[in-house]
Amino acid sequence: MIAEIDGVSVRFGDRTALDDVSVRAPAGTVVALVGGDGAGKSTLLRTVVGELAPTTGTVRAPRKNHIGFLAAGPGSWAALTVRQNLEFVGGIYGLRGTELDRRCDELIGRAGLADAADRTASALSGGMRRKLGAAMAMLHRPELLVMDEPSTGVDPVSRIDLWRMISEAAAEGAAVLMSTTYLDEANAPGTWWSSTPDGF
Ligand SMILES: Nc1ncnc2c1ncn2[C@@H]1O[C@H](COP(=O)(O)OP(=O)(O)OP(=O)(O)O)[C@@H](O)[C@H]1O
Repeated sequence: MIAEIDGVSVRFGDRTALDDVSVRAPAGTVVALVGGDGAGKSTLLRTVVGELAPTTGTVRAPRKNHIGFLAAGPGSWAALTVRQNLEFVGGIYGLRGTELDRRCDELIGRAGLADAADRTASALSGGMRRKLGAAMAMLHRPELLVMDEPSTGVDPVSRIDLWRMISEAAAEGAAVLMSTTYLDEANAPGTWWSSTPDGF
């Protein structure tokens, strides 16, 4: 098991954002968390990556440099081009030279961003920018890929690119833990999902 969340509760003052949640993320699998606005999806994902500490319960996950995280929001640097954003992240994780070039080309292709590779992130549509953020999160082949609503604001054609990127990361062995508001994504073959009407 790549990540195990056991009986996790998170409270902000007297507000309970998560109440006794348990989720497991096995290697090679996409686990989709479904819930309405405010259900606690972002809180759970931020707890898994170590940005928030659980009030009670335990989180077991790989060390930080084996996690890829696409947070809510743009997820890339506006002033850098698509390729520069990917190269920068690759550099942080120690990828260099042809290995880095190949990996960038591969993800630019999977994201359908070949024609936009030299455009700055600020000049991309919201959906293209989300796909770039996804590519940046998976560039270093993390054991655990955590994505907060990767497909929100992404058009139907780009959603197919995005879904292919996520499936291929799982096929390469990653455990993917993502939130989504789209039930079709949560029901895609090979995806486990987890939700209750009141959140998790
Ligand atoms: N830092 C914080 N301080 C206080 N309350 C918070 C904080 N972060 C989240 N919450 C509250 O916790 C609950 C869960 O929020 P969270 O952002 O995890 O939901 P979500 O399922 O991701 O929803 P959305 O899709 O709207 O982002 C909400 O009621 C929210 O107001």
